[in-house]
Amino acid sequence: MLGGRQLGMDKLSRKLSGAQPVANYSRRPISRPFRAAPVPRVAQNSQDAVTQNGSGTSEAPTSWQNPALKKAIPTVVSLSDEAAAMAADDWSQSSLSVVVVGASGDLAKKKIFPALFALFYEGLLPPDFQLFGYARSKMTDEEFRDLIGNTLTCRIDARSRCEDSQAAFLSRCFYCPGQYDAPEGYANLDKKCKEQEALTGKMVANRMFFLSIPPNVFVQAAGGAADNCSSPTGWTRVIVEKPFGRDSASSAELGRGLARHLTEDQIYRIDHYLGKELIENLTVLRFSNLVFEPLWSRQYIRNVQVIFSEDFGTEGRGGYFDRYGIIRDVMQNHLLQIVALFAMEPPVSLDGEAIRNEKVKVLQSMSQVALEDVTLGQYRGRSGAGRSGGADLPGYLDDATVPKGSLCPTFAAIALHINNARWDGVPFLLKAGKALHTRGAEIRVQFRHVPGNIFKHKVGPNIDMTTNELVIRIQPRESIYLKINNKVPGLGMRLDTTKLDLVYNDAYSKELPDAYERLLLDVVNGDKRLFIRDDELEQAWNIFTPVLHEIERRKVAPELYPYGSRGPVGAHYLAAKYNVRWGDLTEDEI
Ligand SMILES: NC(=O)C1=CN([C@@H]2O[C@H](COP(=O)(O)OP(=O)(O)OC[C@H]3O[C@@H](n4cnc5c(N)ncnc54)[C@H](OP(=O)(O)O)[C@@H]3O)[C@@H](O)[C@H]2O)C=CC1
Ligand SMILES: O=C1O[C@H](COP(=O)(O)O)[C@@H](O)[C@H](O)[C@H]1O
Repeated sequence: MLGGRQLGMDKLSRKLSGAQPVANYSRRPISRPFRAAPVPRVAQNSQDAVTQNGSGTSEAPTSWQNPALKKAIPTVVSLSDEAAAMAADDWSQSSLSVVVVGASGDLAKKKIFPALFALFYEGLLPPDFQLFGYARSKMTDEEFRDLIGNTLTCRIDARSRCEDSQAAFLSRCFYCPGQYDAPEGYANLDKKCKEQEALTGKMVANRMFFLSIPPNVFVQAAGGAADNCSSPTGWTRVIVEKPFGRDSASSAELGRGLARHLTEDQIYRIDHYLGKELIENLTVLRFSNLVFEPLWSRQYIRNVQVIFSEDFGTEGRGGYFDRYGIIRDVMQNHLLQIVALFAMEPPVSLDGEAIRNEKVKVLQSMSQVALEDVTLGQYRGRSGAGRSGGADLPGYLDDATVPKGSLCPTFAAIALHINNARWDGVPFLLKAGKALHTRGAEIRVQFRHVPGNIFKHKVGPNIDMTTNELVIRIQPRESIYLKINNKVPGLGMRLDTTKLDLVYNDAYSKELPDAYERLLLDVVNGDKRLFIRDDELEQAWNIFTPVLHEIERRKVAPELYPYGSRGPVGAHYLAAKYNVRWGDLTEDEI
């Protein structure tokens, strides 16, 4: 077990390897000496000395600027385990090495490096932070810095010195080539980490790994990193990206594979939807406003809709997507997580475990999805319909990476049922699709009719259109609005439907952080509130696995829909079965 094997002490290894601070550590002396590296970071010349970090403090050069510093020999000190645990959480006593495994890849470039830079720029990372890239591609440190440099941008609301911060950030980046299944690669990485960590002069060196690699090498990479490159002095945390398996059995197998090398405390299963601003806000909206929580049940809510749509297809990702399909790609994780946060009972506190306990309970109350509650679709091409002047829009099957005749769904609509006192009889309708007419994600809560409504005769024949609807728009144009009936101003008594709205762009001047920024910061702080626990994952697969298997066994053919459309009509039949009308049919942009 990583950390634990080296230290040979259960409690301490839990603490140092990933758990949040826990009281009552024994005061046994640590069996392995802690290395302190009291080597000051000294400036070689004035140019070196003026590099600025995000918090505006000046920083001395790192060893790539001054190779002589690499020769420093650290001294050895001992700490009690309690002191070590405290030091690991104290940035004045600890350093942080972030290792991106799969550093040459798409996610690393698109999300991870920009997010780490944004945190660095905001001064939210420990002062002694360094970034290591690991992948099979051959690259020098300089080439790696060029690769990262091309991904960094300054925020629109960047205050100042963004370019200086970029240079300071890049000076902390190092690269180590290696195979994902080769212990010697991770041993080299460990050496490289230690060299830089020694230069910080900190007694404790924490390490955070981000496994940004294809799922077939997850376990090998986790094992290689854990067994050969875990921190000997501080905590080691490992972020794992989805997909977490294809079904219950493969997910359990992946879990067992990871558990051979890591404790559950060390594993951070990321679902980046949980890091989105409006999803973070869900608990605030529900539990800190008296006006919402009392309405949050079958008594007042008719149905809940979670809608995800993208206006682009899977072009180039067919190799991955065809093995998973839209239900596994988006529904079983992102949308189900939203439902769990939306529908859970109030947690006893904001503590990560308290929230995840409630999420597990509500997931346990859900029925397994039935095939008759599923509609599948697959987009087909359209000639002359491209955005840039009449180009063709390719169908899913036109992608060279997709197997001929694939039945893989790129669209799905499903109905979920929560069998508990709060939600009995309320359909939760989920809809997700690629290559649709628009890009967006939202939650729509449709309320019941007003009993004995004295304005019934004023609101038109379709009474369903006049019930209140709360819309939480996750992206884009993040906003929350409540559709209400209102008197049209003037003489007489005419009603129309209008909105009470909160548009984030108008209400807040600050640019919203990317989901990965929030989540990476949480890992640094050991906060697991927004990460998926193993029992949560098990429940999530339990809800979807039988129907996924049935779809595959029966070779259910998806209904074709044109690229850029609103998806297959089957979705409307599914909604109609529950007396529901999809809320996104009316254009109510704000
Ligand atoms: N990209 C995205 O937007 C999202 C990605 N994810 C998940 O994040 C992880 C990383 O995604 P992404 O960056 O797109 O992946 P990539 O396909 O870009 O792979 C990442 C790196 O892994 C190495 N690699 C690629 N294929 C293989 C292979 N068959 N065997 C071993 N190594 C391989 C390559 O590095 P090298 O050859 O240098 O070793 C590559 O640069 C995946 O688990 C993905 O499902 C999740 C959400 C969104
Ligand atoms: O995990 C995934 O999410 C993206 C959508 O993320 P967003 O933050 O851009 O909304 C989706 O495109 C991809 O297929 C899926 O793997």
